[in-house]
Amino acid sequence: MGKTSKILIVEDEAAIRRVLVKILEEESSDYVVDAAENGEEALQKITSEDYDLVISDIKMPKMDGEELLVEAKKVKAETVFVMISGHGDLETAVNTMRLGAFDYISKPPDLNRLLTTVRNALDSGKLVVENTILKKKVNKKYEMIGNSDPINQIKDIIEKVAPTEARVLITGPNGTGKELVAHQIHLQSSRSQNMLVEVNCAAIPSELIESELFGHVKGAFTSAVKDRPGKFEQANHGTIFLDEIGDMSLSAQAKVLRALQENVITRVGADKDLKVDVRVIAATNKDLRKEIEEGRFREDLYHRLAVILIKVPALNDRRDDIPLLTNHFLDQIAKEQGTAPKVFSKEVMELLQQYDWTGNIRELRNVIERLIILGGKEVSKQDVEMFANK
Ligand SMILES: Nc1ncnc2c1ncn2[C@@H]1O[C@H](COP(=O)(O)OP(=O)(O)OP(=O)(O)O)[C@@H](O)[C@H]1O
Repeated sequence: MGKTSKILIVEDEAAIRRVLVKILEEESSDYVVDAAENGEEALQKITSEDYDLVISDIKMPKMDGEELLVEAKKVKAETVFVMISGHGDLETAVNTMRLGAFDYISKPPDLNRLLTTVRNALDSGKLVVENTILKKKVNKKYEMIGNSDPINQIKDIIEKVAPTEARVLITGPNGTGKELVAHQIHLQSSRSQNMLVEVNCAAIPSELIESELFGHVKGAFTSAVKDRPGKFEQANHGTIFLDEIGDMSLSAQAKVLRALQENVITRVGADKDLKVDVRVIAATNKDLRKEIEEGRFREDLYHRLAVILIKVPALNDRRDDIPLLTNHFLDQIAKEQGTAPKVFSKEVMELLQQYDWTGNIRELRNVIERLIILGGKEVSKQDVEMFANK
């Protein structure tokens, strides 16, 4: 036996209602079927219980099926609806699909069609739920902990800039959370349904970066044995995150500049341009102004990238966040190790807050991990002094 599915039938005609309930109950012992006589009653049921599927007539007294759909989506957006349309309301049925119904069937319902639609609708619902869970997990991974003024300012800018198409340049020392900022901008944008493609520009040899970013065609160079799309193409309709952009070669910079100016790219070795719709977010720990002065970074590219500039401060400049981050990492590490989270004493917390961090949050996490693994049962001041100094 599989997992049970809760189905609600909404139908004002008692005979049809009874038949539908009976058909579904007989079809599978996994179907738990409930019924309502009109939209109002159904809405109450949907509000107080979770249904995997609602099968609703369109024409009904009090609240009709279309209104029920709209109201139910307000309380439980993930509820899957299949509409039943009678003579003369086919147009409404089509419209309900625009309002979020999964499908509709005509009256009198054909048995096979009804059962197939129910199965498909239930499957689609499972996918939606799985996606929501996955999304929540991803969102949690990129959650930005902190309540200090500088972090709140950054969260504020992210909220404002994310829904726009503006390019963003994120600067700050290593391990301060630049990657998190980039993910948050993507997740809070209308592109979040599509990919965020990350490229670490420092990790790719300069002779390969062009092919990595823009792809290549077969035969473009010795190892190009077949056509391959680049990161810009993969990110189409989504976001590309160019990390460590300060380390990109001047020749690659020129190509990126063209992609930004004209929204077109060319695969290495191809004679055709490709149109791409990609939002660019870049990050660097370098002082790009200085790089420009020294001729290592193109000023025109800088201005194209830094429409919005987000400076992420070092940990030492937002010490108020250290206790929050510490507790966050204590929980995270405990989850990874499958143990109960350790609690640090007030004294240890204060020591961690005063410690001279390089600015790197990764370093804070490592120190906490060391303290959990190597520190005594009760982590002491001596433990901190010993394990914080690598
Ligand atoms: N505000 C924060 N809340 C929770 N975790 C954070 C925060 N900032 C950074 N981290 C964690 O610290 C680590 C380093 O962050 P991240 O990779 O975003 O930094 P970065 O500035 O992009 O680093 P690099 O310059 O080395 O690429 C990651 O594991 C990240 O999850």
